Amino acid sequence: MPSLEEELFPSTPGKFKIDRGHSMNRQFHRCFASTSTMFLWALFLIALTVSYLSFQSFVDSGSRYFSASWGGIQWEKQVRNSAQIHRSGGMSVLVTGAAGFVGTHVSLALKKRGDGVVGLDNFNNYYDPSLKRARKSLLNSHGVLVVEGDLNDGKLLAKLFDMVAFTHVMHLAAQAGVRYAMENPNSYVHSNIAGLVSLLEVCKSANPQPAVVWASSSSVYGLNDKVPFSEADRTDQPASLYAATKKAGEEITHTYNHIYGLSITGLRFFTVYGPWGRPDMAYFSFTRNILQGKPITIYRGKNRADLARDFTYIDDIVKGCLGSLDTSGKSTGTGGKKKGNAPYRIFNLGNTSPVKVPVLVNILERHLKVKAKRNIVDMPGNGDVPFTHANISHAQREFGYKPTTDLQTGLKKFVRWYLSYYGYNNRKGLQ
Ligand SMILES: O=C(O)[C@H]1O[C@H](OP(=O)(O)OP(=O)(O)OC[C@H]2O[C@@H](n3ccc(=O)[nH]c3=O)[C@H](O)[C@@H]2O)[C@H](O)[C@@H](O)[C@H]1O
Repeated sequence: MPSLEEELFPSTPGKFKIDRGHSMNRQFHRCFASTSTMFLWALFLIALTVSYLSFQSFVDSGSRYFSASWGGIQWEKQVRNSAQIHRSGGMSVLVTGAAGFVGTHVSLALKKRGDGVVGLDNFNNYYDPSLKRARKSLLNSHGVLVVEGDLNDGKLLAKLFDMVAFTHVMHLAAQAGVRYAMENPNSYVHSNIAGLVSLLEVCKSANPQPAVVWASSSSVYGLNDKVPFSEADRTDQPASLYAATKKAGEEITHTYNHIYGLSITGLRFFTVYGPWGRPDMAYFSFTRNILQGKPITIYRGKNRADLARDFTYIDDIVKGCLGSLDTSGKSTGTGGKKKGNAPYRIFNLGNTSPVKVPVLVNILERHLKVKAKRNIVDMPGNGDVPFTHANISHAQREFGYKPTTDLQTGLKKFVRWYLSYYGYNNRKGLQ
């Protein structure tokens, strides 16, 4: 007779002895054998289902980027209308990342002065996509179409270039954010490396080739401690994957300039802020938390030193972008072949006066008329650098770049926008 234990757990390894010669045991063995076969089949089916589901999710994640609906006569008409130039000597510009913070402002500025603008954006959910949709509506109301699609969709890019002879590309689409790179490293490779190459491939084959102006970042200076940061300083010590992908972008664009004659201008933006800004950035999330009575975390550097940034107001950045487009010089290639040397330029676009993060908080408190609940912590090893400070003399010489908005003034404009956009204006005490 099997023990109670054997009856309860007949297939427990080591418990069931097949050489007992007992018919009951043999029956049990057959039963065990068929159970284990069924078990193996079940395992096989589960494995099949799992691989099918992961394949589906792979397809889905791909189509998340490529799900855009584009094409058709009506759509083509909208693209051509948006690209129409309304001033003599004007340009037609493809603005990537047009529903982003800088992209929206640059697109509006170009449109307002009579240039043709077609926007492209993948509307990903790195931060609240409803803000991107609101920016898109703003652009639409000014006659700028934002095509929904991803940089890695080469067919869409080729179609856009087939329809419009873009003179310039203002490439602002990117996976931004220094600290998020530790959470989602692949998104940086997808947008800042693969997406960039996909775009450059189409640019180099276009006839005529456009001039390309694109957003690099002050973060490429990484651990450089020579201040202020000049374009010729070391950029081989990035502190974050974000910085590394931007630095890689500078090298990648250089090869397209060298091999195919594309005119390239890389702009190293220094912590850009302002109305319609990015909710993931400190000034924006601090404002949200202060208004909601929630604490804010302020990072502190080595030896309790405050961190500082060369915060740069969006209108100054827009002037820098337009100045770069206007002076970009032409690409030289045709049919994917270089016909001569084309410009390769890099510019710092900063404010030239760094401000410590706690001082930024003081200014916000004054504008919001609410005290912040400060939680001061040592800077975690998350890719942040202790300070940034731009030397802008190169951009000044080349196109008269001169920032004019200090942090106090710029944050006032941001707060005014924030209160209005999020409906605080009717609430008492926040005017
Ligand atoms: O110039 C750039 O190349 C980059 O600028 C921006 O990065 P950063 O300069 O890091 O801006 P941002 O996040 O606003 O943090 C500002 C300060 O607040 C500190 N900080 C931040 C968050 C927080 O909770 N607490 C805090 O103290 C933080 O330690 C830092 O000292 C862009 O996001 C980035 O996409 C890129 O364009």
